[in-house]
Amino acid sequence: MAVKSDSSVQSCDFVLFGTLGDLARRKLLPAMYQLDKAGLLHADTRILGIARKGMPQEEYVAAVKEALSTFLKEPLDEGTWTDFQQRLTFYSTDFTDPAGYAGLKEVLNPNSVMVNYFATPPSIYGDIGRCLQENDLIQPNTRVVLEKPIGHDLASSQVINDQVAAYFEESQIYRIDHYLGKETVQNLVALRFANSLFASKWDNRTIDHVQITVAEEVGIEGRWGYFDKAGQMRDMIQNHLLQVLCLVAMDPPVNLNADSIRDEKVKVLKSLRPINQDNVFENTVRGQYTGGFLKGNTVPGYLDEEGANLDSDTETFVAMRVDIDNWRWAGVPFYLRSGKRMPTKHSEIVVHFKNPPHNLYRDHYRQLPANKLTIRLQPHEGVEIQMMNKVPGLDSSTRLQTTKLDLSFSDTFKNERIADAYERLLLECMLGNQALFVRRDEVEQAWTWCDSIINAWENSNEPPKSYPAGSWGPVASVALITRDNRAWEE
Ligand SMILES: NC(=O)C1=CN([C@@H]2O[C@H](COP(=O)(O)OP(=O)(O)OC[C@H]3O[C@@H](n4cnc5c(N)ncnc54)[C@H](OP(=O)(O)O)[C@@H]3O)[C@@H](O)[C@H]2O)C=CC1
Ligand SMILES: O=C1O[C@H](COP(=O)(O)O)[C@@H](O)[C@H](O)[C@H]1O
Repeated sequence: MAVKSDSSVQSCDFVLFGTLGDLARRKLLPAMYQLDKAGLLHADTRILGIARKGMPQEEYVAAVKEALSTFLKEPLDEGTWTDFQQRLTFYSTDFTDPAGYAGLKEVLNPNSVMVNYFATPPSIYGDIGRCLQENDLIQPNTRVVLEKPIGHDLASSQVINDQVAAYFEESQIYRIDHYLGKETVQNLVALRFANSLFASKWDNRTIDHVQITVAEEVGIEGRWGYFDKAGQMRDMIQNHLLQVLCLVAMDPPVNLNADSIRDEKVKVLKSLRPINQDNVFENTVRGQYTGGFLKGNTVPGYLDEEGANLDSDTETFVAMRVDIDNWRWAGVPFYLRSGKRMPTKHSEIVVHFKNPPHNLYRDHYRQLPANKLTIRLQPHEGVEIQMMNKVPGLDSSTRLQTTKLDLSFSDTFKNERIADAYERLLLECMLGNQALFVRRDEVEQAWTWCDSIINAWENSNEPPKSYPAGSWGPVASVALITRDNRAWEE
């Protein structure tokens, strides 16, 4: 296996708090393994797995191997594993006990960048920071990665951010939104700013409206305790969908540096038209799934999921019309939709362009179908443009047909593997690049906007509308867009 010792790949002590937890096993350890397999870890990079439960080193190594065998989408490569296991060190302590960190310093390499990944409940982020500081483990090149959700609302996110800021500078803090690590989400920036075709046609003069759909086939996967307190608004819209919306709507950044991009995203978030109790039902629909059919199988309703409360009003679906009050987007609605137990896993952005100013074909077509740019985020990653073409033939010069330019990533980049989002994000963090991580003011601005909607829902006492599992959401979500003489992409 080739290990790059290129100066851009720094040696790193990757300290994984919560190494036996679900996120670490499912995503983080497989991502580190893939980076190793691709030769993207420095020869001296090590993984220090920390957990409350004590166990001998061999048992930990076996547990990591079991996690990789379970969660990698391909068979474990024995050569990579032989090298990867050499990087593993296990350390046990209660994360809130400073005395427990005493032996950690001896294990760390003073020449390596220290990346602390907090794969733990956010309630102990501050405790971990304090324990690291009391043990003199925070240096200028120490970094910390925080998982979402950062809080439950603006006030609680400020508490968490303040607790972490007591020990780390903003330049040391990497807040994860795994959508920013997806290949297709990054490609959005390239598509917009590396192609003059789109760069010059990206505003209210050319675009009619934008749809962003993130449909999930899964339900809540045994996570009732977490999900019922969150709901789809906090779980998906506050972070992933608003981040995607920002990348679609932002002005060109001065350059690709982290703060240049983040400055532009914050401007979009500040321009979102507030939704409150005066306009919440005009602009949003919340739903909750009942029992239904998915891919030929019956699936339970939300209230029949394992651990459920009978009377929960938590939403598992949200559709909304979002207006961006700025020069570029005045009059261009963004329709957002995200739900669990939809018919299929399917995430895409569809940009609907305006019709040409004058219809030369009006004798044959009362209205020409508009051009559409579809960016498929997952699965079947790719980009598609719908346009009108003349049907070849001598019989008529006015017979037109809707056609598609379809660029499928898997067909076009046949030999390239599409990396998991966490691989990209862990690599960027080790390289010290914050561009794909969320700055504090972004998180707080997103909460400010979402809190107003959540409060309006709570004050109305109106329950979410039901939809059968395996459908595209409540009927009211269709009404939300047809009222504007538009329709959801199906
Ligand atoms: N799982 C996922 O797919 C995702 C998770 N997240 C976020 O990532 C974080 C971790 O989630 P997840 O892995 O699912 O949670 P888990 O509960 O599976 O893992 C958390 C780990 O932290 C350990 N831990 C908690 N408190 C302490 C302590 N005081 N001392 C030592 N160890 C402690 C737990 O150990 P013990 O078992 O001994 O209590 C457990 O192993 C959460 O913030 C979650 O919201 C975000 C997106 C997706
Ligand atoms: O953060 C989360 O994301 C997943 C969806 O992620 P994807 O990469 O599979 O699209 C969602 O299921 C989960 O509830 C949420 O916490």
